[in-house]
Amino acid sequence: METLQPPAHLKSRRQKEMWKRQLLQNVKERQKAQESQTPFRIAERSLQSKVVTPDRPPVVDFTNLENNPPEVRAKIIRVELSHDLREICPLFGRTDGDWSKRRTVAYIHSDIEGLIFIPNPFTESAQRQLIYNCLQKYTQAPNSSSLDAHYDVPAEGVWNLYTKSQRLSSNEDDSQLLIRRKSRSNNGQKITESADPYDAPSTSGQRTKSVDKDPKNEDMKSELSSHNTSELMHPSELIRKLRWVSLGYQYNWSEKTYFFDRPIPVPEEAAKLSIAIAKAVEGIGYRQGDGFRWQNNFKGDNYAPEAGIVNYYQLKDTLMAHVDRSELNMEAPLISMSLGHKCIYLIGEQTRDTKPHAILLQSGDVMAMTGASRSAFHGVPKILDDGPSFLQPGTIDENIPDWDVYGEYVSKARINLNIRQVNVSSSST
Ligand SMILES: O=C(O)CCC(=O)C(=O)O
Ligand SMILES: [Fe+2]
Repeated sequence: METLQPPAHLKSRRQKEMWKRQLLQNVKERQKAQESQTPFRIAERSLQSKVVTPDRPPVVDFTNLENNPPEVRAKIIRVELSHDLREICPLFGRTDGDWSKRRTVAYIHSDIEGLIFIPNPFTESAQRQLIYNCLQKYTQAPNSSSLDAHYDVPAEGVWNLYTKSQRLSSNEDDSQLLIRRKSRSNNGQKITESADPYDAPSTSGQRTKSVDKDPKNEDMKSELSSHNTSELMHPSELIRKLRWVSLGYQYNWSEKTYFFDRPIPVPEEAAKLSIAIAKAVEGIGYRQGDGFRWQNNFKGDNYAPEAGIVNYYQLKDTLMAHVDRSELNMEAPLISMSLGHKCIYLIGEQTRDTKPHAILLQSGDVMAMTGASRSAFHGVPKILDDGPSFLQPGTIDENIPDWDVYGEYVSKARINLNIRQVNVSSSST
């Protein structure tokens, strides 16, 4: 293709550069305007809006089927897991009387190819344990987090500093717990070797940003652009700014790839949970007549959890439409677990050009993105201010004596833990 040349009347290099920059800017603006009109973007906006507009998709509720309007209910199909999750993995919690009622329940939706929904298979204490892991264990080195690009977070992680600070009485010295903000400027020059696109300069007061790099929105961006000096931050300020942690192979947000030269195992509990889920959803599909319209034929025994992301959402946070396509293996299911507050999750198809389906996710719910849904656009346009009482501070959990500090955090937040296989065959072979 012929590249456009600056018009002949532009003589100086500066003029030519400016012309090029303007051209690029126009292209970007046109792309953005087009994107803002896609059915996916329209659905996101309608779910975020306080007023209900006719383009708002109905929210599929797989937990309480009677909550669905008849036309939605008609599309929900009950399927059977091939294994009882609590039987094959004790990390879902102990098997009790209550469990026998719904041992192998899962659902699919006739219009969402490949997506398998398992309504909360966890006990209450298993959920608390997982939340504990996501906050206390997974926020430590060697896992990187969204804070690392901007703050010198010590190896023990922001959560541990935060809980230490909570334990101090008001007259005790907390200066050892403060976290240094990285210097943003170097003789007025912006630091360029950023680890992830959270470092992008602020362009507007918008909470969300373009999906092409890191689709997770960030407050830090606008806030950071107004500061140039390094300073000390209290962990209680930073804890609510934590947006993600990378597990296993660390993710390189700016290159949209993994750091393959740094193999770090996925934490054991997260790996075991995801393998059990991959096993349980094996063979599930959408039956039609004697055959299947689609079927998940991925062998759960071959599932190799190699990377994961923990997402931490405060009430106003959103996750813009994106496809997770950095994994070399797009056949293995992506396993996703929700904890804390409810959210509305959107899932479309291979482009943003079809109207997505909205799904209500509650604490403990599990999804396996298999087949076509593995490469579908999805996102989280809305966190609901509604979480379960068994996570509230004041709950007694004999395994987590300081649950109050976890309960306080998660009673205003949602956590998502998702696990992926990255390589085509297991890296351990
Ligand atoms: O929070 C969720 O449920 C989705 C997270 C997600 O899509 C991701 O981390 O890629
Ligand atoms: Fe995703």
